[in-house]
Amino acid sequence: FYFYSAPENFSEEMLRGKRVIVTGASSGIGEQMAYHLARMEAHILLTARTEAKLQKVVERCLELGAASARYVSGSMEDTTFPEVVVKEAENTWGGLDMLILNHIGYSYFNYFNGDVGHVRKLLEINFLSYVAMTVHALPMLKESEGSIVVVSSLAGKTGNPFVAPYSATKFALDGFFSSLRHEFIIEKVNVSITLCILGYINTESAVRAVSHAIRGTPAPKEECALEIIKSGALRQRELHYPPGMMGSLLLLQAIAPEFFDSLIRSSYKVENVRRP
Ligand SMILES: NC(=O)C1=CN([C@@H]2O[C@H](COP(=O)(O)OP(=O)(O)OC[C@H]3O[C@@H](n4cnc5c(N)ncnc54)[C@H](OP(=O)(O)O)[C@@H]3O)[C@@H](O)[C@H]2O)C=CC1
Ligand SMILES: C[C@H](CCC(=O)NCCS(=O)(=O)O)[C@H]1CC[C@H]2[C@@H]3C(=O)C[C@@H]4C[C@H](O)CC[C@]4(C)[C@H]3CC[C@]12C
Repeated sequence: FYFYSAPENFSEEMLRGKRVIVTGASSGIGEQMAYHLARMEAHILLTARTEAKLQKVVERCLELGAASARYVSGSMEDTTFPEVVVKEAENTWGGLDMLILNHIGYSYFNYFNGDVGHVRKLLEINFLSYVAMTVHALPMLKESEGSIVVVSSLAGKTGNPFVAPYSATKFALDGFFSSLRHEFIIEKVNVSITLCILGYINTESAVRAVSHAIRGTPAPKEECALEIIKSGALRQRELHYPPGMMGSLLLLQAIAPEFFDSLIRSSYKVENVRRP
């Protein structure tokens, strides 16, 4: 509780005038983060693949009071794209205060189908592009003593059925960024790394993918987005959202792993998941 609880000293002014990149910002949690940042009067650079959606999000951000808002569209499957996004920030602002890595590529919610190509592609989008974005942004973040926020999942801390490729990419994020955090501390690099461990959130794509097979109600994406921004601004090590159950669940996993696994399985309506 001591390590993971958030100090309650967040103020929206912390983001005023800050230069922030948000990936996966055309929908879901990323879109909501863009709107919060706009209300907080940050400078925002958004990215995703769908230009028409990004245009609308940028328009709304400007209405909400963003200091500035722009987008770059492209796919994180393209290995050259992370550098393009970071260069856009460098050319526009000459610096960067916060990098929010949030996008994910499409994956199925079902029994693992043996498609290694899909796992490889998902690793490129959900993991390697996060590493590449970080590498390109690091000089600017060191200069500003800024923050990296990595959006992950409960499925990046615990095994779950039906999400094997997705879960692998989220575990990889924890390994990479937790290791990097050590190195920053050893080398006195004052760039914070926040890993966000999220449970089920009510975004369109998540609800579409799993509502038939998961017991329990998803948490609201608006509040989730705000908690992610707060945790980054407060330079927290990890965010666990929704609060409450999550901390004790992870403790139970360490103490009684088999029992924990059976609890995980019981949260699924497995009869509603049919092999395609
Ligand atoms: N919703 C949930 O229940 C949970 C979500 N999370 C995490 O939260 C984050 C956001 O999830 P959520 O808002 O639900 O997801 P959404 O599906 O709503 O958003 C995904 C975003 O990623 C973009 N995207 C998809 N493919 C690519 C690609 N190849 N290159 C670049 N961008 C891409 C999408 O835009 P476009 O299609 O235009 O490219 C979209 O903006 C993810 O990291 C997810 O793992 C974690 C736990 C639970
Ligand atoms: C299967 C979902 C991924 C849907 C997807 O592909 N989105 C991108 C669409 S796009 O390419 O068109 O933009 C999974 C996304 C979030 C997962 C959920 C999650 O991470 C929280 C829970 C973690 C738990 O351990 C397993 C169940 C989860 C609800 C999990 C379920 C699968 C996702 C919805």
